[in-house]
Amino acid sequence: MCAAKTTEVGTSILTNRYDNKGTAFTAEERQALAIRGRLPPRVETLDEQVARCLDQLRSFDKPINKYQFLATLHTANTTLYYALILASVEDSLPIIYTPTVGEACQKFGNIFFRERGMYIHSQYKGMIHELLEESCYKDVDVIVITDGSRILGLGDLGANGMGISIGKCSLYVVGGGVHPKRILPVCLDAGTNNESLRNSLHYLGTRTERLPEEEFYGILDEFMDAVKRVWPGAVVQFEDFSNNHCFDMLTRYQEKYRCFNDDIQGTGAVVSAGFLNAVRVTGKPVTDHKIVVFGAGSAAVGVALAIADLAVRLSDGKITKEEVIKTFYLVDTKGLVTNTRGDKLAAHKIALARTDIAAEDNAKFTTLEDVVKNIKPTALLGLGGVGPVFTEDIIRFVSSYCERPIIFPLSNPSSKSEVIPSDAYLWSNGKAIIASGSPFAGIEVNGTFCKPSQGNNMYIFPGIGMGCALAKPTYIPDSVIVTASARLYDLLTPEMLAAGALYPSITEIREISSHIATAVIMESQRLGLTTVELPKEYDALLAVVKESMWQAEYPNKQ
Ligand SMILES: O=C([O-])CC(=O)C(=O)O
Ligand SMILES: [Mg+2]
Repeated sequence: MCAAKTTEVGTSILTNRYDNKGTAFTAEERQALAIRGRLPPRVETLDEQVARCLDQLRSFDKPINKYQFLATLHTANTTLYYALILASVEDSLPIIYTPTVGEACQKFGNIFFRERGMYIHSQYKGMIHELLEESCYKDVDVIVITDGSRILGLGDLGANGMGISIGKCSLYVVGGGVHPKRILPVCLDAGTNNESLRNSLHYLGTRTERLPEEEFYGILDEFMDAVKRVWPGAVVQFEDFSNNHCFDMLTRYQEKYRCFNDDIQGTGAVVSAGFLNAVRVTGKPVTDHKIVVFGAGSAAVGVALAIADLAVRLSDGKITKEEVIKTFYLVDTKGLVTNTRGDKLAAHKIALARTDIAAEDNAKFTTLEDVVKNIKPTALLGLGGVGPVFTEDIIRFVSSYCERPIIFPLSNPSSKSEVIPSDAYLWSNGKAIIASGSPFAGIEVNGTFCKPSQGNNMYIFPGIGMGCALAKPTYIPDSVIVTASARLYDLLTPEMLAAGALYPSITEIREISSHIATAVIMESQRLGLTTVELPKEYDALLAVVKESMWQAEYPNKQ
């Protein structure tokens, strides 16, 4: 190769995030690539690079600066980024994911410096197929798409929502072992109704109001169709779409494409597994519980229906979905959701509306406090995204008549949590059984250390995506999601449950995801939906799944 050509190759490798090894290029590689003078003299192993970068990461005080450091690393040396995260899961997930990813989305324009995904917007109408074809992404397995209309509990963040697609895609690699080149974060920039964002100096999205329905679906239809043609093996994860679209989108696309909604189905699958394990701790069957669900959006309704589906599945048909649904008391901004309240309920709330409240009694249930006082629930699920509504009064009241109240403050990020778990442990005198959406510290109460589990959809979506990427089912029916949830439920051993956990440790995320993926594939095989031949027996399939997981290692030779 002539010298100029070699220098070109060397430069392109150094600037290619996927191929770059930085200081890990050996002397021979540096010579062959003509990059000898372009790196510091010391040659490091990947482990040494990880140790150095971990020290750098820890030198930042503010989580947002840690996020910026990791984002830089991601775009400079992707292998090192993932090796670092895998070596420090408990430290780094709260940075690249909830809660810090929420702040990163809010400040996206201020901290943006390099692209990490694709943007689709209305100017590209009619050209989306071309746009995907011309991208650097070749064999995509997993796409996470958001329109930023409801990012975590932070509301409409427009094109800043790209941060959440990036975070979820990173977890596909960390948790699901999907190859970093085969994930694709996408932002559907459909405008934003957040006026202050539209007017802010550094906002990088289109500065228009959200698209009317027809245009919104026009562009999304085109995107889904283009994905199927350009990357027929890909699974599409819908993330943080607002309530006015997310349910309809699922109806529109679920059977036509390989896709799922992480907030309705992923959160539902994870929370139902943890919740039904919490129910085991209470010693009472789920049908004896009274479950107040605060919030009535995608995650809230998804969770309630998923609990019902999983409870039916685990009971082998001994209980019915209707019996479980009767245990729910859904609370929205107007109070208890009932069919006698006198307003027109959004379609997704109807299945959960109480039918046993006389019209004149609705006045007794207009706030969360009223509902709790009058219903005396044994479980509180928080999915409202509005912050600390499970007050000291409420927690003390519930703990006064309930032996082991189940308290799940599930809204993200931490600032939107319905209660700080350590407070809930104190106010309940250590009786509460808690899982939160974001990670929180534990606390000692009466000599026992109480630590909340993290009931976050990251326990499920990497496994679902991974399983679908391998077996390529034509679509993802609900029963595949319930199977994934049942598998997560079973992964909690009696010892873990006795130690107070509702989920296995998140440090085991790869192991967990490999089991979820295996269960997803087996159910898809049972339904005759898979298009790739894979073993039919659990252990053999699990071995294939594990074998296919990408490891954060440099290739031997460049
Ligand atoms: O991203 C998370 O941590 C969980 C989630 O999907 C949400 O809160 O919308
Ligand atoms: Mg979400």
